[in-house]
Amino acid sequence: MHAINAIDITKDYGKGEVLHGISYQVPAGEIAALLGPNGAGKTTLIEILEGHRGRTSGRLSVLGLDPGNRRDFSVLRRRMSVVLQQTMLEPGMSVRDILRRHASYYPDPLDIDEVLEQVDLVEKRSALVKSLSDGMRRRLDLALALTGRPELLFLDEPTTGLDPVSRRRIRALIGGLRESGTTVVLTSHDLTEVQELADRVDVIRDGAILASGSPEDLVRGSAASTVVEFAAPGVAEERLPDGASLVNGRVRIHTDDQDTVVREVQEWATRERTEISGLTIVPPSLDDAYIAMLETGKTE
Ligand SMILES: Nc1ncnc2c1ncn2[C@@H]1O[C@H](COP(=O)(O)OP(=O)(O)OP(=O)(O)O)[C@@H](O)[C@H]1O
Repeated sequence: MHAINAIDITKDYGKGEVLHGISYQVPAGEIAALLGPNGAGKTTLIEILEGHRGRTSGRLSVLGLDPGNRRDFSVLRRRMSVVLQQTMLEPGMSVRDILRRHASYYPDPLDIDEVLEQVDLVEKRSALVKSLSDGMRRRLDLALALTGRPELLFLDEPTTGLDPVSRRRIRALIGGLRESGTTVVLTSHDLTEVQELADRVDVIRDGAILASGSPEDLVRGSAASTVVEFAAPGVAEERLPDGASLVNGRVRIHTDDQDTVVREVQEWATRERTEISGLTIVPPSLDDAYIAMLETGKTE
């Protein structure tokens, strides 16, 4: 079952198409990340999926409903949540009161104490919104989004600007949503976060999907390479193995075949009577794959 099934979506704001027939699916219960450079069309697509923007053409089903239809949209608003990077909350209200008021909008809200526990804000239940740190505010935004037990959650850059501890907490919370069967659509420029959280990734460029798959698939299919590095003190640049370069005093080789390279490096070291140490093999990350993908315009 797809939580989102978009087929051939186009959007023209009046000056030419900015989405060129995008087909985009998210299976129910998965965490999906949407990536792409500035101006690629992510916000436009997400707003169309959320029902906050109309499409020019194409078919769209979100939780079995059409967000472009007014009646469906009013039902969907109760079944999904959107967490933007910045939200307006009354600074003089307490965390508890704001959650209590929000819960009253839903027929079957989560228990407020349960939500506070989930976002680790129990101790701040009586605190005023204006006294919260950015990280706590972000967790309160999430708490509000979770209160109505959404089946679908849109998260825009959920951890940008947070300290490492808050970031880890929020990531754990998002990852934990999988257990409750919530479908999550995430936009983030933090590809470590995407690699950690997302079941599937879609990359948009120039209003079209450039690549789709699991983070592992995208890394595997990309032109990004593994980096083999080691120290070989005193070695002259002209004596380096084929394809190697010296970077910050270490020998670096990019390869798709690490086993062969490691064997060749050992043979080279014996031949050159050079001692090598600190050998590291770093596989490409989603970050590397994404950059390679945008540079070459394709995944292979
Ligand atoms: N309200 C609007 N009216 C006219 N054109 C728009 C509007 N919103 C976006 N666009 C255009 O649509 C294209 C896609 O923009 P969009 O904001 O969807 O990209 P994005 O991938 O979300 O970018 P970013 O990462 O910078 O937020 C851009 O060319 C942009 O100028």
